[in-house]
Amino acid sequence: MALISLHIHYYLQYLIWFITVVVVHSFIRKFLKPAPTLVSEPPSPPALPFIGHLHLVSSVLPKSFQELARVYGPLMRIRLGASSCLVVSNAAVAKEIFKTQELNFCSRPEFCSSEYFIYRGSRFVLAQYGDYWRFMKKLCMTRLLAVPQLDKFADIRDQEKVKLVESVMKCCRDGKTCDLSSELTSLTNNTICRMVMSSRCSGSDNDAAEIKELIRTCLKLSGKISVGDVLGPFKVLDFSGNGNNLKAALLKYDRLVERIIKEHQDKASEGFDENQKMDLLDILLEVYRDPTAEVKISMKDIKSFLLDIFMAGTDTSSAAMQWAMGELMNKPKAFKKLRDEINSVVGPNRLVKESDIPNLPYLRAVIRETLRLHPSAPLIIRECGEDCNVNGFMVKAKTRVLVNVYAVMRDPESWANPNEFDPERFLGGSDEKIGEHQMEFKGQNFRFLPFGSGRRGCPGASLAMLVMHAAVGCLVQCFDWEVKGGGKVDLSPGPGFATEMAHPLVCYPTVSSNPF
Ligand code: HEM
Repeated sequence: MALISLHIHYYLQYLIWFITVVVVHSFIRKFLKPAPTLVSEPPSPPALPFIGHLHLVSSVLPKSFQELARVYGPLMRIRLGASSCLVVSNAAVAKEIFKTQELNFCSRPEFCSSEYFIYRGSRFVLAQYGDYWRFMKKLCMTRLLAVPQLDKFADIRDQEKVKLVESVMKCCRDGKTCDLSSELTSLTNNTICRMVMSSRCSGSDNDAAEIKELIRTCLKLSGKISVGDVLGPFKVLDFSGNGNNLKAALLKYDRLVERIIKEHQDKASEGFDENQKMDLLDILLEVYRDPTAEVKISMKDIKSFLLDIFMAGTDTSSAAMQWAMGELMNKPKAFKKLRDEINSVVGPNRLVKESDIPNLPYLRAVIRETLRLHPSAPLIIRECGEDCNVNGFMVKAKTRVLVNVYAVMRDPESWANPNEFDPERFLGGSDEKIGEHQMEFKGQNFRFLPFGSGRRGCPGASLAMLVMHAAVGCLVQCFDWEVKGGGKVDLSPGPGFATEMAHPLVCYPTVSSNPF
């Protein structure tokens, strides 16, 4: 009996020890193990092996991302084949990227197409945030694209605008259709060519036309090659041959620019007289020769910078003007309101001038509303510098971030009737007015971001705004427009990263007023 009670005693003692160990162990596990990571990665749609989310997106990427964001939120992870990124889709998260954590998101990632760029390492648009980028950006903002330099070339912009109106008048006289896509790309290309390298003054009238063709080719091919990012390591195989074609176009550009640089150097060696205007290339060459410059730029840097200005500046402004005209043609009330404003401010005897812009509030509202609905660069690309936390989620260094400004500027949380073309929302009496200060289009209001924001924001915004207001103003002032085949303009967006129109804007103009 005594033996049995001893066994029970040992058994109970063992049980107590066992329970104590289990309780202490679970206590230690609960309170002493490292705290679980409170931040997880941003949400993501279910992915398929290899292709990731490719099956969920259409060819119009900004629109597809906008639709996915309705389900997965304003910060989501997307993987297209081997290429992955985060997509930002509302103003609050855009503000975190562009302002609160600006310095951590000030670089851009390289693309597949970079491998074929003969100026790799010199590209300003894709440069990492560092000394070279800072130096060039300062040069842009204080000299190359600063207001005093833009003022010096007001006459060039005026002449190119007159050429545009004359060319459309010729279509009217000949009873021909007018391809506004082509007319407006010629306007932006000629304007930039003349401001950058005085192309018409160099003795060879074909330079601007040749550059226009080369830039078109480079834009088209680099867009196609960037799609190759989805192939991961297989992209080097260049199945389509686009990579080699891009290289060939760039080499052609290189030879052309080399000659123009030589002409500029010869001109500089004779010295500039007081009245002579320095174009952008003259200024770059002056910086190149300056032994005291903070950063020594090379000839490769100059050629690459000019290419970036052409690639970033021509099709963007031209596409936005086409959208403005397309929207106005489909909205006769808005068209008439703008025509009436121009007639009362400018009158019938001269064309709209850049100096009229401050007196044409409806014109300004039309351009802003166009950029809201149809941003020329709808997916702004940045790269994360160091691991961080965005909107409560973990973001790793080197992650690509696409700010989908197309979605931000059509977000129903920020805009009433977001898909409607309604310039009135930018006028004085509107509740939605977002400020008349110039900064409004330079991205200090995070629901209106057509030119990006902060240090990395578009340095060509002021130039683009001058060109677009004057040209659209003249096209409305002087012509009535009808769509080829009658009916309405097809406002479907085209495929890819940019939002160009799916179809070229070809229409029949008739002269309504001739101020010449
Ligand atoms: C309607 C016309 C235009 C639109 C909508 C537009 C839009 C943009 C956007 C969204 C960015 C990226 C900004 C960011 O990352 O925050 C950008 C960058 C840039 N744009 Fe524009 N742009 C236009 C016209 C121009 C023009 C006319 C030029 C030059 C003449 C230009 C030169 C550049 C350059 C060089 C960059 C790169 C800046 C950098 O990486 O620091 N753009 N643009």
